Amino acid sequence: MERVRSSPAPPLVSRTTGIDAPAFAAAFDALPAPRMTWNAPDDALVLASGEAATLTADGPDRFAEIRAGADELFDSGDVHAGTEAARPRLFGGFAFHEGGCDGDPWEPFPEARFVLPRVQVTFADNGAWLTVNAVGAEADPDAVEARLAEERDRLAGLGEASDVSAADRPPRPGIAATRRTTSREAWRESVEAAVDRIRGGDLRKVVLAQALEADLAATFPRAATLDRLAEKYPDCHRYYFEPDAGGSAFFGATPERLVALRGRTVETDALAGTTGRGETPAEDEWLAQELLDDDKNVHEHELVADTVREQLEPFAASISPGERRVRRLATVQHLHTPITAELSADRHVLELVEALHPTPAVGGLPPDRALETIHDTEPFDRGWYAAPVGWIDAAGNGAFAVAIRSAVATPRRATLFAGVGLVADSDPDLEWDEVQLKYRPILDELEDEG
Ligand SMILES: C=C(O[C@@H]1C=C(C(=O)O)C=C[C@H]1O)C(=O)O
Repeated sequence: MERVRSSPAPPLVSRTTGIDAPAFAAAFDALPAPRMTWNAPDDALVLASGEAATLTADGPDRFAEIRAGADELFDSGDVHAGTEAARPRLFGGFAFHEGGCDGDPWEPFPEARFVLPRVQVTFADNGAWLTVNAVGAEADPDAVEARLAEERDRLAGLGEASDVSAADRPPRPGIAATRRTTSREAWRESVEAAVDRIRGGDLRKVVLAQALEADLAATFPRAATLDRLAEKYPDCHRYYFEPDAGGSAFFGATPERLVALRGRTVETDALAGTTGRGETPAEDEWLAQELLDDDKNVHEHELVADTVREQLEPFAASISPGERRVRRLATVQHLHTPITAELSADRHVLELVEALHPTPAVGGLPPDRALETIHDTEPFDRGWYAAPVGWIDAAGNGAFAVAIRSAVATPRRATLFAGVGLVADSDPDLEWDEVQLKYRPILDELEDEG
């Protein structure tokens, strides 16, 4: 098994200064890859660039190894941050399956990879902040201060957010050709086989996915796509990981939070059970009510809500599930139960990530049999799709989302992923249609308007 690599070795020096907010796209283009962005409804928008330190791990201990690497890195920290949101953070994610990041398009995405960026630009409620991090030989306070001044000048030269209008953005690239990993016939057979196993009592639920490869008619406009997703999905977690220069990026806008930990307060979501959007507000309401009353969807949802509660129980002093409701997004509506908990002791967010992933919203029940079914059925590698992505800080706080409504893009190609939860009375054709709806958030940003 590969050991955690932290390169180069600690100590860590981090300095922060307030800045005038630059235009996001200009700052994105000005900062070199590797790049990362994190943009969540209750969190600051962070744009990060470069690698002060990188932690990678694989195998069954990957969560614990990343945590150990993070502790070692942050323990040595000489950190001056003006505000909490601008503190140094490690950003990254995990592969869905243990041992599962093989081949195209996943080569640049290890089973677990977290980066402490050289530069973090944080757009918070209390203003914009620039943070410069250095580890090892570069970690000299004077040198870091000098870099901070240099980066601040570079960003100041870009113009401010208010100077830029949406009309200046590059258009959507357009799609020249698409290829599916799964034909309708193959899909029908896999869904029927899964449903048979569920009816036979061998499985209770399994989530099967498909992938769709799209050749782009023009170069993938990275920053513009992120800007457009931010406007269209303000209530979703938007994420972008570009591990090497000019190469692949894994990105998306997911409605599903895996877990957020702050102190001892945990927030998570059970999100499962889906219907479409109506043409009118009245039709939307009708579909939402039908979803709330539908036995199949409520069962599919409750398996997730119950499991999330059970998985949190060993850690929690109290768990407070909210009321089941409908979450309305641009192309679909979901059943949603927000869940909060108070921990009985201090924990690292990665302990909770490990306990919760994969929830039956993206895996199934019982977990081992569901994962085996997914592995044996899907003709492609999930890579980081449907897996935890997010950040961790020195205190062990952090926020993770479930990386659905996502794609891997290279300059001229994108591979999209979408899946559906199957239970005893799932219908292959309806589930096919649901997959197509779940491609929409990303597909809409790739197809040209005309
Ligand atoms: C697996 C996906 O979505 C998940 C499956 C859902 C369902 O089957 O109803 C709903 C939300 C997500 O938990 C996806 O979008 O790819």
